[in-house]
Amino acid sequence: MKDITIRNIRTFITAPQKVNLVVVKVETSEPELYGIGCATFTWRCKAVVTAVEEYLKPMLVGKSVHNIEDIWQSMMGSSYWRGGPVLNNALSGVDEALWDIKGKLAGMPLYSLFGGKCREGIAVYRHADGTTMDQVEDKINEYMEQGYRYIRCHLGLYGGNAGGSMQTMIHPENAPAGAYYHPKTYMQSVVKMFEQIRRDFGWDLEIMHDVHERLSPADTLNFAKELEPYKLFFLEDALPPEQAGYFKIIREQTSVPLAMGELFTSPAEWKTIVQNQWIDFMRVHVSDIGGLTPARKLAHFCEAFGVRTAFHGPNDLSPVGMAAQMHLDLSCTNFGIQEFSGFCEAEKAIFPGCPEVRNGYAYISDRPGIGIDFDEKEAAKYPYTDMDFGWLFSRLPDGTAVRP
Ligand SMILES: O=C(O)[C@@H](O)[C@H](O)[C@H](O)CO
Ligand SMILES: [Mg+2]
Repeated sequence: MKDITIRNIRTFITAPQKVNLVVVKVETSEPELYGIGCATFTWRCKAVVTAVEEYLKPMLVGKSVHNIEDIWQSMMGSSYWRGGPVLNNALSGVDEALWDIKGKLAGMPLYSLFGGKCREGIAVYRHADGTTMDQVEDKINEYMEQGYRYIRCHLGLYGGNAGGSMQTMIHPENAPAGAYYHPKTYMQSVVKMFEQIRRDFGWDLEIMHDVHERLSPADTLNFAKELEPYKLFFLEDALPPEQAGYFKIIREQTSVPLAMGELFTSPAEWKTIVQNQWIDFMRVHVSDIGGLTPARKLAHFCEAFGVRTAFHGPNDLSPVGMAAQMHLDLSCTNFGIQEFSGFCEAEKAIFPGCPEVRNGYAYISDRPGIGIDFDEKEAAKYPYTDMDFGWLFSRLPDGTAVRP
């Protein structure tokens, strides 16, 4: 096998939807051969760029592109204190680009290298939200008309209080600004929302809801029980990662299917809940755990315990990251569902070969590797943008900060 080495590693920030995306391009000793990967940690994107350019690039230039596992392990070990979303995203950018290169060298789309298709299309779910029930139901209708059958339903923002009972939110004097919510009002409003959705849309529609780590363990348990009659496809991120041990109690007391993990960054966080079968769906953000190399291992680990995948797919994930994980969606037998947030026209121009969705199923390009390209000139039209952190400052009525 001809040795091919890493000639250069470049990073890009582009914000076609006013959300900073980070893309890594690995160029090789073969003039036309390169790979691209997703390193998007939107809220700390400049730190990721520094990690790639100042730390990974100097240690990787000149290394063979062939040994992805060894490169991944070396990158992970090279900081001694390892992991976390900044460093994992830096690894992911390089890792996915190396898989892209491997696919191009093999002349195969990655799903084929990973063992081939388990299904022809990837079922996706969409997010329907609004501040009134009419708005939520209009969105559900719109998605259903487009052929979607899985819809995550939300009244108000995360922890939103819209439409709930009249729990007055009284703050102490001098309470700081923030995204205030009232857990009880929130829970009541969601239960009422699903009651109405089942009445108006029947029982064929698959529905889910994202708690977004906003409830205490005891509240979550009550909430899950109250949602049982509405037959959710899953309840998402019911607890923050730090409280994941409490899934044992939820699992033992309710029948609601549980999805967890968009904030996970390390096997230490998922090992116990998977091997004890406390959850049903694993929904990590693939670049936040370090890319395709660890995601393949995680998916196979989950398979052994009957846990299905539901990888994170928000708009703070680049199309290359979405396409990369869709190769796993196609080739893992324990695929469950894929979150999908749509692509805007600018994204499609920057990333030629974006996955396409028809009738609620996503299809990826059959070209070798990840099958998606990156147009640097188009990307440069949408430079780094300052983003609003406001929605992350969640507070309880008395002003206490809630860490999602
Ligand atoms: O599951 C989701 O899509 C959300 O939890 C988003 O990831 C979050 O709002 C940040 O993008
Ligand atoms: Mg979520």
